Amino acid sequence: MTTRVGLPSRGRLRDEVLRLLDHAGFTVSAFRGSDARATIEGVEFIEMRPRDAAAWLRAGRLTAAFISTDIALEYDLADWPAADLGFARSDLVLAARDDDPRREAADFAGGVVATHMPNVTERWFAARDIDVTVVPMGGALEGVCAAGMADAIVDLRETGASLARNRLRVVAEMERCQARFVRSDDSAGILTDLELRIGAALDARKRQYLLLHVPPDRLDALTELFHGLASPTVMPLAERDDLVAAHLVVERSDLWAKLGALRELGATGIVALPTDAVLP
Ligand SMILES: Nc1ncnc2c1ncn2[C@@H]1O[C@H](COP(=O)(O)OP(=O)(O)OP(=O)(O)O)[C@@H](O)[C@H]1O
Ligand SMILES: O=P(O)(O)OC[C@H]1O[C@H](OP(=O)(O)OP(=O)(O)O)[C@H](O)[C@@H]1O
Repeated sequence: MTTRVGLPSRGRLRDEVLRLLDHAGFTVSAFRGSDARATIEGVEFIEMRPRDAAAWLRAGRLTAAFISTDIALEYDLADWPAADLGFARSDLVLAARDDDPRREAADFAGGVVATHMPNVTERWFAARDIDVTVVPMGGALEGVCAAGMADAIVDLRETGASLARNRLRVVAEMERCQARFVRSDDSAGILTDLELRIGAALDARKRQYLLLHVPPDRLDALTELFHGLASPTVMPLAERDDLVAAHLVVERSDLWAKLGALRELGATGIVALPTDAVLP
């Protein structure tokens, strides 16, 4: 089978997935939107809704797809080989009207729950032995509780603004979600290059390349402060024996937290550069 990868044709995942592929050196200008196909470096990318990509992946007609945790769960792909991509983070929640006296999921036994994720919802309630009627929906969920049709909804929450606007309150947090690259079990080795490049690009986002000058007797203190990829590269400075140059790769978040400590150990000439690819 041709190596085919589902790419979001629109929606929340598309822009970030294209940014990631661009970062990983793929020519994203070839992507056109819905139903378009482009073969880049031996991989055929097909642009489609993430849900459709999940369905085709399940049917064995895609090798891999850029989807999300919630969609993977809905299409029973949660156990397939996958990489979390660290963006489009949200929570799948059970929510009800904010004036509803029912506080826990079990209080909704016998009720009606509307959702875009019927399989996940059925499984979640069944695992807790709570009997509810799940109504699958395609359109907006928020109004169905106010209209008195549903007792609760299962939807994604990012900022919580949609829930608040619709006077809904979270009853239970069901799943943490984010964008995810999922591939079929039998595709090991086929997508090595794509996976390697995505991994290196994701890793690079978390790290910085740090250059600084430090007294040679403070090098131990420096390596204690940062546990980089390996020990720092140390180079002499022309006509100076009181300082050496040290180069190391550090966690981006770590760098900002430790700038003060760097100064304290006598580091000067500190320069932090973004990394483009990191392969430990
Ligand atoms: N508000 C949000 N914040 C962060 N991530 C979100 C948010 N809404 C959705 N997502 C994530 O993005 C994924 C894709 O959402 P999107 O609405 O683009 O596709 P969809 O649900 O399949 O919609 P459609 O049915 O319109 O194609 C979701 O599965 C979810 O993981
Ligand atoms: O907690 P918030 O930051 O408000 O985000 C949550 C909302 O985002 C998603 O909808 P989206 O905005 O993609 O559009 P939709 O309502 O048309 O599905 C999701 O279905 C929620 O409604």
